[in-house]
Amino acid sequence: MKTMNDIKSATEKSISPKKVITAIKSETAHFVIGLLCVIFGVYLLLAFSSFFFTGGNDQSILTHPEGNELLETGNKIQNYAGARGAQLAQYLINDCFGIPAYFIIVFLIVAGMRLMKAYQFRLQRWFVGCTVVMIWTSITLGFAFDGTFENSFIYPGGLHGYNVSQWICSQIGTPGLILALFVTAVLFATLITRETMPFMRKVFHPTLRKQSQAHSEEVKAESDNKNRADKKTMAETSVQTPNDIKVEPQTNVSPTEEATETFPEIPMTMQETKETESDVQVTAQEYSQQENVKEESDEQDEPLFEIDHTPTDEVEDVTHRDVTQPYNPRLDLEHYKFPTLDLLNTYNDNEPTINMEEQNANKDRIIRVLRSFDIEISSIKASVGPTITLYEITPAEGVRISKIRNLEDDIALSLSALGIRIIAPIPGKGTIGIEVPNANPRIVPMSSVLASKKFQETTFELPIALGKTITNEVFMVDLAKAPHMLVAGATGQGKSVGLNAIVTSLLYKKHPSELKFVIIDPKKVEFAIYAPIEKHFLAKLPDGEDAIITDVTKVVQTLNSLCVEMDTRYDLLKKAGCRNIKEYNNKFINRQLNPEKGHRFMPYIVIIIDEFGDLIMTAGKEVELPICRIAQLARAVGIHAIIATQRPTTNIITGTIKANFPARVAFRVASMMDSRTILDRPGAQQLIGKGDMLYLQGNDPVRVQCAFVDTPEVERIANYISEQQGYPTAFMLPEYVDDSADSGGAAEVDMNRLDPLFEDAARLVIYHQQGSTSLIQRKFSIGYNRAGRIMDQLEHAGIVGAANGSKARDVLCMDENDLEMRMNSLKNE
Ligand SMILES: Nc1ncnc2c1ncn2[C@@H]1O[C@H](COP(=O)(O)OP(=O)(O)OP(=O)(O)O)[C@@H](O)[C@H]1O
Repeated sequence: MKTMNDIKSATEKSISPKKVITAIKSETAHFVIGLLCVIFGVYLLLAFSSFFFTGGNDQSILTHPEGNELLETGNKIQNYAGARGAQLAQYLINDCFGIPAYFIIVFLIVAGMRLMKAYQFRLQRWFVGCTVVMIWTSITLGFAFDGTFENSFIYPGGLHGYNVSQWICSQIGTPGLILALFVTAVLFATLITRETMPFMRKVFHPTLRKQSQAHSEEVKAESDNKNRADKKTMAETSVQTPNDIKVEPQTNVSPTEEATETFPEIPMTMQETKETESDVQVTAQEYSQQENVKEESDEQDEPLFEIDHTPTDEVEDVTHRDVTQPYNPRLDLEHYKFPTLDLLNTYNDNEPTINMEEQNANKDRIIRVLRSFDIEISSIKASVGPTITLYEITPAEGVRISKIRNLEDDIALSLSALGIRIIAPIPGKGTIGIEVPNANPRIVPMSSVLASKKFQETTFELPIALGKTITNEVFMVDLAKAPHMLVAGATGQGKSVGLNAIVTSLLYKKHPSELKFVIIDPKKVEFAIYAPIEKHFLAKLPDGEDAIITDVTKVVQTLNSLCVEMDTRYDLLKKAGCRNIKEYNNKFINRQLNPEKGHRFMPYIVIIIDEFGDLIMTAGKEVELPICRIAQLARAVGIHAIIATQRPTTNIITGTIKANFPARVAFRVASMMDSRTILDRPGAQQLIGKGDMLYLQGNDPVRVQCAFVDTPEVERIANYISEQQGYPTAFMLPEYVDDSADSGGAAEVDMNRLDPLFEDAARLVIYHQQGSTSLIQRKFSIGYNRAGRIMDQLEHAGIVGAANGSKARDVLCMDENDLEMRMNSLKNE
């Protein structure tokens, strides 16, 4: 007979054995230390409590022991915790903090529980909280009981409390001390709970208190009524519930004009939201209890509690946290430090230096060539970029731009330098641009773009600093808006450096909780440098060995799995009534979405596919179809694709791909045809290589010198990140099972090949009395398809009822005995 622990362990199956062994090593140590803390805490509790009864007797022995009396077996110490316990109690209570020394015990037990992973307390908060309260109470008691100090064997505030209160009194007098104690108490309460401010307002303004009470009752009554009515459907209407409740108080509140004027509404609303949220939780519990009411067993609550609250790894369970505070996605890795700029190379010749000789020579040549075509110019202006100079020419009156446009190729030929590009006219201006490569091109270091104010202060969701424009401005794009990017260029022209610049920009701006990369690298070498950041920034298939995907079959599986993830995200967005990931995450952060109902904070996912051409050649449609699906739909759910190829041919960059990848980056290509394939226009064949690129989004391409980031720099960044605490595993993509290779459909359920998780899933739905596929999916970290198949098998076995639209299925099995009987009959069939 399996137990609840089996169900717990099932959720952890996705962790590989090697990792489990390493995890257990440190986990065991934590557990033992935690246990010792708890035991020591209990021992102190015994010693302290006994001290109140036996302290008087023990005190004289402790202060004047006869020789080694305390070490002897026959000492007269009466404390239940023996001589050492009596000493500890005497020291911590009387010599230190008085009765508030009990907070030491509280902290020991809390720390022990946290180390044992029994509860996910936030230790720092508890430490500060216990220390502050202990010191404050000690001083208060020391002050309040200073009269009884001489006459009792217990010093309620301890020597600390007595001495400190006496000293403060001597400095600022008794009223000063009372005020100081009051102020510190209010300050502390304000810091730890938001309710202090509205509470204090109510203290100062009694009218508001009455209104607020009446209002709370009203809201509670409303909420109770609603919950009673919704009880049956609650499991599937999670998203509506918090929303509905959040709106209701506003429509029901009818504060007097005076109150509305005197107090801002925000604190009121916050308080109301919190009340209703806790109502939701109570009702959810009530719901499962009432479903189990036939069993009339209180014990049934325990397994329910155990399943829900078992953290599968070091990552804290969001449901455990203080729901009055906004959810902080960064909390799991709250000490994560973003890579620093000193990890990047700096180059001395950063500042542009203008070679006047070169500029004048170029100017003369341009004027001469144009004259030879009978084109007079009225002015010429040069903008010197890192690798290219743009000469902006204003034609003399009467010269038609169309004439110049027609002569474009001839002029380029006459200037005959490599990399000349003529822009006639410059969009939005009546001028002509001629781009001429500099004799001494300068590198644009990655450090210079990342250190720029523009990048540092950007508000882009997924900022990518690609390099610098011809006018030396940092060129940035928001991948979230792009939303998918095609990078192409002949071999050796800077594509890999460009992709590294993209990844580096994102690593400098995003926390591991906010972004995951799926890296597909058929060449197997280019992206291996990112392997160390697997547990921070990479996503992979549950059974994937390496997070950097190099094998074509795995590529197909991964892309399909991303489609499943995309569909799941769409479902969640729909349930939450949100249009895009940003709105959804904001709602989740503000705790308007219930994690118990499958909602979760969604990191952005950036898919990077290098050598896309090779993939299409080997896997064709199998790769193209999911890519196009993702490219068509995934923008709203925060999944963005960047595909790179050195073969910009039409059989690789097909019409569908082009239609769905609006942002295009072209490095130098071999022919005008290639340029047309990527950008729908010529130009990329005239680039000079080494990171010289055209970026197209919309109408006109922008010439950019790509920022240069070298492999050792990327290695340093990856190491810097990997040395910090990460998640236990890479971000797990949903499992993808090829439906075409599978029977599928409830009618064809094969009960002879029950899913290995069948029994555990049965137990899960029975405990929750809720036949929900997403519950199974979530608890066992499996894909939606597999969870759906398990649900079909459960239906076939008569454990759950038939599908019920969007609502959870009815659970037909009442308890474990019932399930056991059904399992036996299944085995005998
Ligand atoms: N932005 C840049 N600034 C300066 N030099 C660059 C830049 N990008 C690339 N280079 C130079 O060009 C070389 C080739 O670049 P990279 O490896 O990115 O080419 P690639 O197009 O990815 O080639 P392949 O397709 O063979 O991988 C680099 O080693 C570097 O010397």
